[in-house]
Amino acid sequence: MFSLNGTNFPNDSLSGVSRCLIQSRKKVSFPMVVASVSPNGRPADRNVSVLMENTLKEMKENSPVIEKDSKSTVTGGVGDVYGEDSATEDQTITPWNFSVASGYSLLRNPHYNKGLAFSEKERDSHYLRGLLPPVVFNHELQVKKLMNNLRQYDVPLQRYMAMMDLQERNERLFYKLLMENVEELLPVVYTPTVGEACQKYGSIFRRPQGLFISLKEKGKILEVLKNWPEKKIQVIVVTDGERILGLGDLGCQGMGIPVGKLSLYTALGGIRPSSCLPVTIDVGTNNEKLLKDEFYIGLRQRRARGQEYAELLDEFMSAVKQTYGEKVLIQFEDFANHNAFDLLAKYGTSHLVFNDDIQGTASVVLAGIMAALNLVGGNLAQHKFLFLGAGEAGTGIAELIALEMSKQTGAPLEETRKRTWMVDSKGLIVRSRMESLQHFKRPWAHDHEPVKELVNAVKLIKPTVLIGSSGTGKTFTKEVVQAMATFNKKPVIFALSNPTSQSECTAEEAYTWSEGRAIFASGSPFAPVEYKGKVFVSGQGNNAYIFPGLGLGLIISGAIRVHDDMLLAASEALAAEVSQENLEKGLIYPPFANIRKISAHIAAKVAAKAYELGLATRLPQPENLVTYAESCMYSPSYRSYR
Ligand SMILES: O=C([O-])CC(=O)C(=O)O
Ligand SMILES: [Mg+2]
Repeated sequence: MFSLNGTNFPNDSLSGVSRCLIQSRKKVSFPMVVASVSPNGRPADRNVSVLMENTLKEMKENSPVIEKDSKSTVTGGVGDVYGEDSATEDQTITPWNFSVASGYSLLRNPHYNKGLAFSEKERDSHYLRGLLPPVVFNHELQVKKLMNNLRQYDVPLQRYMAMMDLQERNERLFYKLLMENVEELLPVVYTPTVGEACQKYGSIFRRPQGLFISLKEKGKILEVLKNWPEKKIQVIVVTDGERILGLGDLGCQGMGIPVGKLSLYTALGGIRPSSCLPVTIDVGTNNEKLLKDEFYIGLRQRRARGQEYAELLDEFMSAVKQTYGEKVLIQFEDFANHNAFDLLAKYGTSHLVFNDDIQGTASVVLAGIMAALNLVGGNLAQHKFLFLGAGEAGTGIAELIALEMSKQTGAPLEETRKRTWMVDSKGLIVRSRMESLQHFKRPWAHDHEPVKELVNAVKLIKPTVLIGSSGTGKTFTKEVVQAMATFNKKPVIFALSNPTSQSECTAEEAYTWSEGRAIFASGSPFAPVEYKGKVFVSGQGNNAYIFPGLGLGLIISGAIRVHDDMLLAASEALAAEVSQENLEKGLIYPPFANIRKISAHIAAKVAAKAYELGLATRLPQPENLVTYAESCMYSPSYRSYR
């Protein structure tokens, strides 16, 4: 290991060294080391470390001093010591850097490859001559070309595969494309298409993405983490694949979800791709179809439960903390109810953990409700909520609503919870069912006679807000929506289950059955609907609005724990981004096109809360948290090498 400007470079994996300079538009240039790594990671050339050291010595002596004016000073993201991914567009400097390869290997390194965008000069100095056709494209033309290509695919899964190939080929192009076409491409890399991709993951599997930790790795998880090429991890999204969206147990094929969520962390929240780690814990699957599928990629056994499961998870959680420290954010995603609540409770006090399905969904729905109040009137405590589905999303949302209500009115939680009713697969959750209820449902068992059907519960409870979080599609029938519309001038309806096939109703159904009066949002996107000559645009009440900004806020403040007040802060920040113009169209969420700005605002509010609660470790607190959050966001602009 040797050190340069405070960064440690391993010298045991270098097989050759070439130098290049990174050029800024301001003509401040820095030497950069581009070193190639041999396929087996061992030095191919015994003289390499000597050469490396000499080169570095020479570079140290010759390197210019960074100008100190505010424009050229590298701001840097958190942990991005040299500002490599800084969002500051007016400087394209990548100072001291350690990367891999030149020539052919450079073209195959997705972090550094620019494809046809390598300049003539770069082609000369990086041994790329002849490896590329003569034309030089700029980044914009590459984006245009790829969008043209993508639009020619009729099958959504083909688009997904094309996007994954691009991510594996040219990371900066992938993110530029996604960021600039977020509304069009979100349904490709995320819900609904990612659901289908997970279902067919074995068949479409080409290159592994993320880290697979199965029961086979028990006792070796620390070593497995060391196999991952990046060392400075800031966010992990982990699933055990037991409840992938509303599609059920997809076992190891759930990997598509952590991969997709993390690409949104980068595209929507500006977290550097190199600091994101997708993980799938494979303890088997109870999906008989997959167990019989010859192309299934996971462990061919039924799910481990109880102690065996708990031990593997515990080893993982300890190994992560030991490897990446106290401040790595671990997002639990798509675990089944019976594990999700327990894991969150167990690790919430020792790790920086967050369950997206419980907490992220809660925060996004509360934001939507806050925005909807501008349309329907009244304050939160004057509304009545009925849920179909009392799992992670349902009870998570209900609890956050009760918490916010309690903050607003000063009433105790036990009281504010009474504004919410829940229907599960056995009917309305009432006190007489208490004994047989799972613990997370119990706070929602109120005094009422038993009611079996949702439609009857709607008629009897008369909620102002109806929320579907059951993972089961087509459950908001015409009768249910019409009932909502009989006693509400503007019924608020959320059909949150994903992907689209599991949505409780479609946007079209919500608007037509309510005669154009519903305020509607769904977990997966729906196209605008025309009803009686008016166009209705529905919002996407998906946790993708929240987790990228929340994660950014936690990272920039160096938070060590997630607190419910941070979720409330995130909801308020998101609701504040809904404009009058959005509301006039019936939209209770701002357009995703503005998501980077929204994420910066959410991050700032979350970070401010972390400082207020004494949970932040990055001191002193930056003066303007929005500006600071923005300055920490990854930019996919190409850097120039020379
Ligand atoms: O992934 C999504 O679209 C939202 C989510 O967390 C889920 O449905 O489990
Ligand atoms: Mg989820």
